[in-house]
Amino acid sequence: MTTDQTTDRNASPALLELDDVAVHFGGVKAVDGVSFELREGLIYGILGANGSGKSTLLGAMTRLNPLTRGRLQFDGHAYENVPPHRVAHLGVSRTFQTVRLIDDRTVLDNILLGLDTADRAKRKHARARAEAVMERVGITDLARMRPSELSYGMQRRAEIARAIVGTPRLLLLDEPTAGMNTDERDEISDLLRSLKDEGYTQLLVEHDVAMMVSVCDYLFAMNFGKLIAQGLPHDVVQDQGVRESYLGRQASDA
Ligand SMILES: Nc1ncnc2c1ncn2[C@@H]1O[C@H](COP(=O)(O)OP(=O)(O)OP(=O)(O)O)[C@@H](O)[C@H]1O
Repeated sequence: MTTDQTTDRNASPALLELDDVAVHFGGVKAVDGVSFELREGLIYGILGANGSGKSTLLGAMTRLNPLTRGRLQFDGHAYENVPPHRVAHLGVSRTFQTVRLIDDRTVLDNILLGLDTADRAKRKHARARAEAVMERVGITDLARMRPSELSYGMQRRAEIARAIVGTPRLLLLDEPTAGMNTDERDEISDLLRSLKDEGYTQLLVEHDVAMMVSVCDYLFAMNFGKLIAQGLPHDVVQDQGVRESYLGRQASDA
């Protein structure tokens, strides 16, 4: 049961642990003392207003944003001193808020960037894996195209393919449905659920609250760099502080 896995701290060891993580940019406390644990096989989400520190937190977890303080553990091993380019080797992979595909390479080559192609045998293996992943996310027919020739939704799929091609144990997805229509959002939701069924632990940042409630097993809410609530999705979206700091603002922006 989701409830047991997400709320029973003894259910399984944490895959990732943040302890008092802070990222300050000068006087801006983008992330300020966040602690939480992620367990294997679940989909987690982070809700929060613009500027509340969600992307910076993902950057801290992938070591792109230097920590002002705090500790990171992945699979029981501290990694706050691991350089960013080694984090993928640990098994942590990320997509970005804006599409970051390289346009003078084909979709297939973009996806291969996530793999070791140093020799012929590795290239063959990498290619087979990339093709399997493209089929998995529904972009097989687009392999030879340039990213700019793809619809926005397909570009996002290509990014997810690039993120999963190395079989990460934790997938961090920054606004994977931003700019999509309802049908595309539903398709991405289905894709993320099916990736969960294949064992991918995921942490999503998204502004689509309905999608977050339907896809995530457990939610965190941030405001001004701090966690203000966490728990089962329906409980978090009912939380008074979350409603005041985020959901109320969304309703008045609509
Ligand atoms: N490189 C940086 N230098 C200085 N300030 C930054 C930097 N990156 C982020 N910030 C600031 O840190 C705060 C948190 O930003 P962040 O992008 O993490 O928020 P967010 O919750 O992801 O917002 P959004 O939903 O708009 O993407 C903001 O005040 C932002 O302006």
